[in-house]
Amino acid sequence: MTQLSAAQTKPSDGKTLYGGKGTRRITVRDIALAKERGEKWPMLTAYDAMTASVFDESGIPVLLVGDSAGNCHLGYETTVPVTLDEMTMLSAAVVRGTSRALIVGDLPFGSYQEGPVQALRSATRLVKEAGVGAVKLEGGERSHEQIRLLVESGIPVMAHIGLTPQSVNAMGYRVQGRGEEAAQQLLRDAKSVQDAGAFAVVLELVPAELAAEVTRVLHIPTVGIGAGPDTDAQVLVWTDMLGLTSGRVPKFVKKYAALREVMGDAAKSFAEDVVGGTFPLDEHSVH
Ligand SMILES: Nc1nc(=O)c2c([nH]1)NC[C@@H]1CN(c3ccc(C(=O)N[C@@H](CCC(=O)O)C(=O)O)cc3)CN21
Ligand SMILES: CC(C)C(=O)C(=O)O
Ligand SMILES: [Mg+2]
Repeated sequence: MTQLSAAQTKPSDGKTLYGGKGTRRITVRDIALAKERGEKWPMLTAYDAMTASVFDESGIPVLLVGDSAGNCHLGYETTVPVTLDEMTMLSAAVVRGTSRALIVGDLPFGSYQEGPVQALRSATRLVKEAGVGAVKLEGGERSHEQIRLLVESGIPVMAHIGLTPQSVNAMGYRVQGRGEEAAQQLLRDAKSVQDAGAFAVVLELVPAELAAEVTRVLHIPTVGIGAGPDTDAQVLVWTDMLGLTSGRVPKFVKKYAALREVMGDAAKSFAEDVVGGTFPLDEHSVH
């Protein structure tokens, strides 16, 4: 289908993914229609109910309970140690904190690599115990059968190709799809997940020109992270984009706030008030 600009096709009833007035839960069907309209959309990660409620009230249509919770929420070095129990608990909290966003639960390392049956058992926990509307898993051709069984079983799947952080011990954190051979492999991976029935695909750390080509070739939406401006959607890790992550953040991150400084300054003000005896005042006391 030819891509039309959002301005040309934006429905007058405001049913756009971002800025839409609807309050019902967004579905994968809504996501598919956005690509037909040529509408770009934002996705953020969330790991807890409170943060998720802020993003939901801000109109972010899709929230990913990413296994980046490993390094951004749970204090691990990487996403590799994250368990399905942990993802289930965090996903349930994000579902409870939201009413409009589609919640996508990331399947952690080791919960789907054994094969389609293991993937279905794991995804079913996220759907039944946490209430997610979709799951995400890493891998293109190598995850084709897993995606196919989940989709056949009624669980929408977001795929994730390019840099797949659960494979950090094998591939490191390097740009993927550079050079003709790697670009052809990425295109095969993209088509493979689409053929398996994925409703969207994350493209992580791939050259912008290649991400644009994948976006043109596929009929399902692409969600870029470090993949240039031409993907259908963009995702960032929330602690990175709000300036809360400690230490290094990837260079594709844009920092929209400085929460680390805001929170640190507030903690110091509280401490100084307590030490100096200026908190609590009478107005904060009961008599
Ligand atoms: N805080 C955080 N942000 C993320 O975006 C993120 C996570 N954690 N954890 C899970 C994965 C891992 N991701 C990563 C991790 C490292 C790089 C990285 O080091 N990138 C280099 C570029 C490498 C290259 O040029 O080849 C960089 O400097 O950005 C990128 C994405 C993305 N995801
Ligand atoms: C970076 C996104 C796509 C992710 O998989 C995560 O946050 O775990
Ligand atoms: Mg992830």
